[in-house]
This record gives sequence, C-alpha cells and structure tokens, in this order.
Amino acid sequence: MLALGCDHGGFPLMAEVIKYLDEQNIPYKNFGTFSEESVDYPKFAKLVAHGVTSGECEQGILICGTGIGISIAANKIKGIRAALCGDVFSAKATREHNNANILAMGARVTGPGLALEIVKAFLETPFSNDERHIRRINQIED
Ligand SMILES: O=C(CO)[C@H](O)[C@H](O)COP(=O)(O)O
Repeated sequence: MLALGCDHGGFPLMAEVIKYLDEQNIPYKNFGTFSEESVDYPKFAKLVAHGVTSGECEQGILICGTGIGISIAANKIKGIRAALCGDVFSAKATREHNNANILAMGARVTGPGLALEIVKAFLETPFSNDERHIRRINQIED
C-alpha cells in the first residue's frame, strides 16, 4: 500500500499520479489534500510519514509545488527517508542506496510525463541491501 499526500500546489500532479496508479492496479491510501484550495503542506507530510512509519503503508508519495517543503517536513519524522526527485536516475539511486521510503516531487518543477517515469522507477527499484548502504542508513537513524 502506498501513502499519498500533497498540498494545493501538488494537487494537479497528484491527480496524474493517481490515474497512473489506478491503471496499474497499485493500491494506495490518499491522505489529501483533495482540491486546489490553499492548505499547509506540513500537515500532509506528517499524515503520509505516519502512514509509513506505522507500517500501514510500505512507501509514500508526497507532492507540493517544489517538493522541497513537503520533503523537509517528512524528513523530520524518525524513520522517514524522503527523497526529492526530479529525474529517473535519482529515483532509482535513492531506492538502491538510501532505501528511501517516500518519493517527493515538485508539481511546479516536474512535468507529468517525467513525473510518472520517476514514480515507476521509484516503485520498481528494490533496495540493494548492500552492507555499505545499510551502514550509512543506520548512521542516519542514529
Ligand atoms: O512548494 C511548496 C513548498 O515547498 C508549496 O507548494 C508552495 O510554497 C505553495 O505556495 P503558494 O501558497 O504560494 O501556492
């Protein structure tokens, strides 16, 4: 199960992501927001982060205008490794190296075509389980 969250700036791109997830039959829980009415992104970062750290959801996707604020907020929650990605290489690398559990994107930065490629890469790439990467992730946790 995927946890989804966005603010008003991220809402249009989240609609595209949801369309893609539906087409692919990928299950998700949508924590909102549900319109382009102005909201504060930390609330949605927190909801999605807790969705992941509680174990209810394995991974999350967060979208705001830039992807920056919402990823900063999510990374305040212990156990969250939110990666702001604007390219496919980073999406794959952050799964392989950082075992990122939340993908963040900026709807005012990344177009929908590229964003869906990023989502696909993030969801399909497993963690490498390499000892050096585990060691570094443990250092982050500490
Ligand atoms: O990108 C963001 C945070 O990093 C927000 O989506 C952005 O700041 C919202 O801006 P506004 O209230 O002017 O629509």
